[in-house]
Amino acid sequence: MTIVERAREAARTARPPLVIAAHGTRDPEGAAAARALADRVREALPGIDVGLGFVELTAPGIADAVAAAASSGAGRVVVVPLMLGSGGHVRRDIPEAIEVGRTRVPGSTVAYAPHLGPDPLLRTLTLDRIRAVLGDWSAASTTIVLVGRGCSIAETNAQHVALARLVEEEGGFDRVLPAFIQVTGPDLPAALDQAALLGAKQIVVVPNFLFPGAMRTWTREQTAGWRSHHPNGPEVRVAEVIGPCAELAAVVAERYRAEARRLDDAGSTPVYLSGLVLRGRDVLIVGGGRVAERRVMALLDAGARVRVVSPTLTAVLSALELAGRITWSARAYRAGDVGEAWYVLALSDDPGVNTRVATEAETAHAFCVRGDHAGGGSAWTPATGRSAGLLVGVVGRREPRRTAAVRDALVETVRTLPVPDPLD
Ligand SMILES: C[C@@]1(CC(=O)O)c2cc3[nH]c(cc4nc(cc5[nH]c(cc(n2)[C@H]1CCC(=O)O)[C@@](C)(CC(=O)O)[C@@H]5CCC(=O)O)C(CC(=O)O)=C4CCC(=O)O)c(CCC(=O)O)c3CC(=O)O
Ligand SMILES: NC(=O)C1=CN([C@@H]2O[C@H](COP(=O)(O)OP(=O)(O)OC[C@H]3O[C@@H](n4cnc5c(N)ncnc54)[C@H](O)[C@@H]3O)[C@@H](O)[C@H]2O)C=CC1
Repeated sequence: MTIVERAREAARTARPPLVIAAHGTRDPEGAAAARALADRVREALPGIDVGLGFVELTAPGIADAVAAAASSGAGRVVVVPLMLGSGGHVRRDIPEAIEVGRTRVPGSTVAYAPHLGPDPLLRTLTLDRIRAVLGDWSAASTTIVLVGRGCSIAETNAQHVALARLVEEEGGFDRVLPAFIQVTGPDLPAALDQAALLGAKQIVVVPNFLFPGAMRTWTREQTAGWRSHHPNGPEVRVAEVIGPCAELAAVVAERYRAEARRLDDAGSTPVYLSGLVLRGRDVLIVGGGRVAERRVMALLDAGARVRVVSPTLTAVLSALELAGRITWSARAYRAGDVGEAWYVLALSDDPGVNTRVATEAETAHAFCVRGDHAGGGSAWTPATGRSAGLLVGVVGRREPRRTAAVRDALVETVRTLPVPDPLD
């Protein structure tokens, strides 16, 4: 390999650059917060080129940021939207801008991560932000008004209402009322009215926004306005926005890693779909948990002799063991367990154990599925189903839920095709 070829190869296999797609704001404090967050993400992802692009109001735009990253990163880019909800920016504006940037660098691939909102770590942060202003108030005697942006997409507003419910149950508050700054209701004054009517004495208004900007300003102004009209009403405190904290950076870094793995696999792990004849052959499963339970029946249906090595078994696996359909070694995996197995599933919840199992299987030339890290194994489990006497299998791109959904659709389609099963 020449030096140039080697450099090209290194660029191709290097981790792709990240572009953080933020909203943009006229508030200089908000723009500075987005930059501070990007710095924290750089700390969390050493060696990764981290760029920042904005939907509006702040430069550079997302298309420019994506094009720049694609030219420096050998045509592979991960975009993580710095957005809590899945409104119009996440569904439309950012994908359109990505496409504009991507087509400027022919042949490039962009992986686009989901929005941040559902991550449980962000809910923990919300509880922390509330606790920071509670002071001597107890959670049980405090009403929270959780303020979101409001959107023309009902599903996005419903996610905010669901978040309010989760914060209520997880934080043990008297109640959590959702409110919206724009587009939909209840607006913030209406939610404060509602809290007062329900007898609230202490209210914390929580702006559920990432950074300082118009949304935070409006939340503060509307709260102050409401209080001046209700001088004898409940006491009201306003919590801070999320800000460029390490936890938010960790969520962005996690989203990046998931998409980067997907890009790796989609590009470099083509698989061959085979129908293994396992009748009477030894198959080893290491780990007796949920995933092992989901996979064991298909192996037994194929007539495999299934051996499970695991300190624990789920109830279903235990019943199969009692019925003599599988054999069980009730202990941790040990070197040598692969033995004569033709096919191995490394499904423990310990990545170190799964690595050792996969390495032993590799040496023994037995194909091995790794449940925790597809790239570390030598086989993938297809999503399968039976239809019209046929076995239908789908292997995807490490998007198991999508793969399973496609399988469901195929099973249904095959069932209704005009090629009847002659045995029916
Ligand atoms: C690559 C592959 C290799 C292999 O394991 O064989 C793989 C890998 C991984 N899966 C992960 C997570 C989940 N996988 C499922 C479900 C299924 N996974 C299946 C197959 C495959 N999964 C292989 C081909 C995939 C493809 O073709 O796209 C299905 C289709 C078939 C089956 O299991 O029978 C089955 C559908 C079941 C059905 O019929 O409905 C669920 C849902 C659940 O468990 O309820 C989750 C929880 C998260 C979520 O919901 O997204 C993780 C992260 C683990 C972690 O976080 O540590 C990895 C590791 C990685 O990607 O590196
Ligand atoms: N590929 C896939 O479809 C999915 C993969 N996963 C991954 O697979 C792993 C297993 O997931 P679950 O089955 O849900 O976990 P689980 O917690 O239900 O089961 C883990 C099993 O591993 C066993 N185990 C632990 N240490 C062991 C050792 N040293 N030797 C042998 N067995 C050992 C445990 O006793 C338990 O039976 C998870 O860590 C996750 O990374 C999770 C969901 C889906």
